[in-house]
Amino acid sequence: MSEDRVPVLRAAGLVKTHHGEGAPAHAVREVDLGVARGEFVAITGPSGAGKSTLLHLLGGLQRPDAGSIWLDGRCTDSFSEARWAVERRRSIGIVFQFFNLVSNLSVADNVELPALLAGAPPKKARAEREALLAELGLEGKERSLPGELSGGEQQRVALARALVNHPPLLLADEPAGSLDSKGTREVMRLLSRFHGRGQTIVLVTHDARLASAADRVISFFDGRIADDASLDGAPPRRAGISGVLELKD
Ligand SMILES: Nc1ncnc2c1ncn2[C@@H]1O[C@H](COP(=O)(O)OP(=O)(O)OP(=O)(O)O)[C@@H](O)[C@H]1O
Repeated sequence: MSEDRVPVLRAAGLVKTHHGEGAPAHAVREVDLGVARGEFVAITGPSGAGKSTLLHLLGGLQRPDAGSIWLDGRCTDSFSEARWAVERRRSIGIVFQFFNLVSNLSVADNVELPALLAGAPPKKARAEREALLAELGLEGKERSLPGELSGGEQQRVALARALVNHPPLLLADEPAGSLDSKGTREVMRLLSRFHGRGQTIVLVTHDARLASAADRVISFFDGRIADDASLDGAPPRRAGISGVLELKD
């Protein structure tokens, strides 16, 4: 199979049950999923449907009880925690609702850190950081601490950090969930821009309007895929970001 036809991400038979204080929560039940290179997939559904759990499984942040995940055709079944950490540095960028920036590191250091940890020479890490922060409109903020920035700015820093190693896959878990509608539009515009350049994106959101920025929308309900535009023969939907841009402040 040519490299372009190998899915960036494939999951088969994924199962995850959380055991907390109460009854077990069957968050992900027998989920199969393939994401092609360059796709922008939104996973949407009600609170508690299992969306975040699924994304955490796909990024190796949690382990499935059953099922397998392949990254670029490589089976991750035998990956150790350390190996997953390496993958998250090199092949998977992740952005979260609450940014998860290192609060006592400057913006510049937050963005450069994953590049340095992945073995990039400091000069290259710096050049990548400068290019990304410029692209994301954050020049002049390099020396700031995350706490000195607005929510929207912090999420742009988190996006720069996630993309600094040019990962083939970007996972985004409610990246606009703690932002106002201006910040939301900004994040979605940026995701659309990177997708336009070929970035593969899997976005989890409970907001159907945000999901409309993606070209494939998967509805998740009660731990299962209830609907997937690509499964019923519909051509990939390319709704653009019009739905997002219509959001009012
Ligand atoms: N660490 C955990 N321990 C126990 N139960 C959990 C844990 N994480 C999630 N759950 C439960 O698993 C189910 C799925 O949660 P999950 O966060 O994946 O859903 P979600 O669709 O992302 O919801 P939301 O949109 O509210 O973030 C819920 O019933 C939740 O309470």
